[in-house]
Amino acid sequence: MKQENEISICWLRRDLRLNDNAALYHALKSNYPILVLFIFDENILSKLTNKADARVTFIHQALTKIQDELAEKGSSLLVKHGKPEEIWQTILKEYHVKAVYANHDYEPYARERDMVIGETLKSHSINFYTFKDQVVFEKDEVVKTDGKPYTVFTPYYRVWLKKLNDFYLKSYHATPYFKNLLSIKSLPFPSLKEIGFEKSTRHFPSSNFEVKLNKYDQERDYPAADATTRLGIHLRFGTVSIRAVVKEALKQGADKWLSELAWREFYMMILWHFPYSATHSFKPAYDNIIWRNNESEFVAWCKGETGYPLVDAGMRQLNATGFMHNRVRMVVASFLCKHLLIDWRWGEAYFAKKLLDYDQASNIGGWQWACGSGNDAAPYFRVFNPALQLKKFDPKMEYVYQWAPAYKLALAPVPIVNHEFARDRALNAYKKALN
Ligand SMILES: Cc1cc2nc3c(=O)[nH]c(=O)nc-3n(C[C@H](O)[C@H](O)[C@H](O)COP(=O)(O)OP(=O)(O)OC[C@H]3O[C@@H](n4cnc5c(N)ncnc54)[C@H](O)[C@@H]3O)c2cc1C
Repeated sequence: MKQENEISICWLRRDLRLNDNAALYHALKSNYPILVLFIFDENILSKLTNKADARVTFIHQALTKIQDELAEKGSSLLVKHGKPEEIWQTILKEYHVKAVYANHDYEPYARERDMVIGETLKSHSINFYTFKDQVVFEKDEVVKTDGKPYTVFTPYYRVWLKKLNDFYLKSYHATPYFKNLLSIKSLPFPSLKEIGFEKSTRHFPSSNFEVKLNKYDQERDYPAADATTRLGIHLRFGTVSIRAVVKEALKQGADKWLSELAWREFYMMILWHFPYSATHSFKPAYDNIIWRNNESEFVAWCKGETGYPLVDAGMRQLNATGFMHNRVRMVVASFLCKHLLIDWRWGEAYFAKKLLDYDQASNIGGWQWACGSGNDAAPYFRVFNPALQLKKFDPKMEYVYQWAPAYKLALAPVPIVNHEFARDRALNAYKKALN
């Protein structure tokens, strides 16, 4: 029999919104009052060295908004800080929990975490219901006819597109069910300071992506044009719904942009099926490359002091804003792996520290693509020429002058390495490893 104080919990993670949220929708339609939970995960936070990390501020702001929305509905967000295993033990003592609802999270750490929490809940006879929410098609939904995962994007995308229909894009309309939220006074909401962080002064891009779509196809490759949507951080933390975003892309006929959203799902699918690729080259032979790993050259790359204008502008944009244009990401990544022969994992880790839109699957996918070690990567002998890339994609040096003004004043650093020399050196090192 249902008792007075029995509740179910909807645990938010990378889905920081009340609207069109699969887990929350299903929770609200169940039999028990719903308490919405977020845990500031110490296992993740303790690895962030910058105490003013902008992503923590972004999450805190998104949660503040959710708290306000819940308060308007007579409920509250439960915000905890600690290691999820320990937090759940406390919650299970504090509340009479009947079921837990959450959305799938595909990264290796998240899979492990959910397995452990699932076991804990099971040992208390509590059901753990999980749902697809952050992608349109997840790990096993777009696969080859023999059930194996695609490792090449083009055939994957063909099937992804063919499968796309209203059923998969239907939004989870929770409004009629908000009355099933647990009626409760506002619970304590920790400040950033209380969880060991400071407020970042970074500017966060707006989630109004719609206006950017009509010129995306023509202008997306020009870093000075500011023609991409900057939706990455919102997709990362789920402050927008992927279903709503895809519907808008279809409505505007933004085909190229739609394919970029599919790349995101492709990389998530790859990381799910090939979790070793988080730390090892997808193509194992690439782990035979003897990297030079010169530390002072790595520092010069990080600071944007390589003497290559596009590389330096990109790194400076990243350091100043937490964003770097996609075309420039490809150029700086290729430069690090090939021109400097520095292990892609060093660059991947640096991006992970700095990018507002950092996403493990896309970042690893992007880095392994540039290095050549990835599943559907640039061939190893394709070595981007940073000078030609500059000529083609920033011909008036507008992007370079914005982020690396020294080039305008002819104060540019001397190139760290000669392009032709570096190209030959890279090709030799790659050939040696792959033969
Ligand atoms: C070395 C390297 C590292 C990268 N690291 C990340 C990362 O950590 N997180 C991340 O989201 N993207 C990453 N990307 C992909 C891409 O550069 C960014 O998604 C894009 O620049 C973000 O800008 P935007 O939000 O304006 O994207 P838009 O061009 O407006 O695209 C919309 C959304 O589609 C997705 N998307 C676009 N391009 C790609 C792509 N090539 N691969 C996967 N998803 C894509 C993103 O979610 C993006 O926000 C990386 C690419 C490279 C080459």
